[in-house]
Amino acid sequence: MAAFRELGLVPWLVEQARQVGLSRPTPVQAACIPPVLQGRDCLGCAKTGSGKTAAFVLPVLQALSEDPYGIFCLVLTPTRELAYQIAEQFRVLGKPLGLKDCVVVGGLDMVAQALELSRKPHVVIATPGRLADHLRSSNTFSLKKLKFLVLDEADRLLEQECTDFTEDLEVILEAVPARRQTLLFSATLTDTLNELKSLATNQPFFWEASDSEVRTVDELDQRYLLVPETVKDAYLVHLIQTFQDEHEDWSIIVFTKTCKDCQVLNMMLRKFNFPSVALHSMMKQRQRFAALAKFKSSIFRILIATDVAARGLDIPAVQVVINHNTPGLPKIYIHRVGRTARAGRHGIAITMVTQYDIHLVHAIEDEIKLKLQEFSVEERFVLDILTQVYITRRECEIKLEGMDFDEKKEINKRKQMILEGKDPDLEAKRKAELAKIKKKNKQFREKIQQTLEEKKQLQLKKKLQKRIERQNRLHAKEEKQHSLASS
Ligand SMILES: Nc1ncnc2c1ncn2[C@@H]1O[C@H](COP(=O)(O)OP(=O)(O)OP(=O)(O)O)[C@@H](O)[C@H]1O
Repeated sequence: MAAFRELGLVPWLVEQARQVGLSRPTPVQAACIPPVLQGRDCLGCAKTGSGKTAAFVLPVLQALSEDPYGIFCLVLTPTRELAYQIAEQFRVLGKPLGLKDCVVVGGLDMVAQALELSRKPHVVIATPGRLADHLRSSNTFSLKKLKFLVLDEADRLLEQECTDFTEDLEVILEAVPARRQTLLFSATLTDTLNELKSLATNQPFFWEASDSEVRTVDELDQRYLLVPETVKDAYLVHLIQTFQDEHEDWSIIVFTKTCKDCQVLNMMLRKFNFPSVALHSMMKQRQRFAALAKFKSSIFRILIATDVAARGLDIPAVQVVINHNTPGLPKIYIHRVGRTARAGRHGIAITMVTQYDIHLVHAIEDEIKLKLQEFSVEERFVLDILTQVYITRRECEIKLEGMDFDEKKEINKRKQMILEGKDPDLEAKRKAELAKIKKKNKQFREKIQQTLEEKKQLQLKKKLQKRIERQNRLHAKEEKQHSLASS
């Protein structure tokens, strides 16, 4: 493998990379840095933890050092935590340049961000929603001269999942110049490749690791644990207890399906005295950062998180990922389990699978081109704690209900609507009207059903009546014949 110097990077940058532990380029860096330095657009698809961030940070810094101005580069990323992580890489590698960066993410003061943007930072790292808000509401900064547009986790930015970035991306793409270098990276680019190619048209260079068919890293031990839905939590407690007992230095991420699950599980694990913190989108941004900081510094060794932590987060100490639910999409599975076994380290991922999720496991196995192995557990230990875990979870659920978690969710939904430019009251009215129409339709259907039923009953009654009359007539005839015969 070529050294960084041979890829065309200048000596000060090679030295800076070496100082932060990047001595030899990883394959994605070796493949992508030279064409980016030559001015070409780049689509880089490489496994989780393979060093994609430095594959764009290093050439951007080199280009910046040759012609420094602000705003030179815009990096878009789907989550706030990831934005800060990328900013940190720019900061450490760009230190000799006196790099000025600005992180623009939701949940934090917009005025302070606007002020920072107006000071022309060299690099802006943003989540699309908040940056688009700034572009819509202020003219104190311009992206018209930028040289680089980077989309990290590019496929996620184009997907229309629960957080749909398309409208915000449109606003941003209108604000950046057509003449630019576009760099797109992710571990899962393939199914959005055509859309991505329309963004990168400047002699685009596509690179995908070809070392093996398997989509996850070799150092990752991937297991499944077949469990009945109702006793998942007891298995979880048992797994965590086992790792705690058997390892000195351990960190675990547990992924959950919903924010509420995440919150309840964290409360429950705390009751069992496990050092855990939660991370989900219903927490205030400052709490989110604080939770992540505590986990990163190993003050808390367990992170219970929703998919907000599934992509990009780079925490080397994570040895175990537990999927408390089987991810519905193989792509989400790939990113979740990729939080461990990073940069050549070993890790294990255990996915809890109920009888209803087996098809999901098959879809995951088809996608990653690997069969998951069963993780065996001594069930008698789980049985011992079953009741206690069940009661503790129930207590936590009751406590959470008392904290109006669902109500807060409703308030957050309203806030989100306002941010999306929708009027929550109007939306509620629309919903109520829709419900009214649905109710009316239902009533109408029920009425028709009832009328049909009544008609049927009437016909039946008539039939019965006729039958009785016929029987009566027969009976009378018989009696008449009988009396005639006896007289
Ligand atoms: N050349 C290198 N030598 C040694 N370590 C490296 C090198 N490049 C990157 N790393 C380290 O590898 C880890 C993973 O890198 P990075 O976060 O960029 O991965 P990624 O490919 O973006 O992963 P994901 O798909 O999960 O976002 C980081 O801790 C980083 O410091």
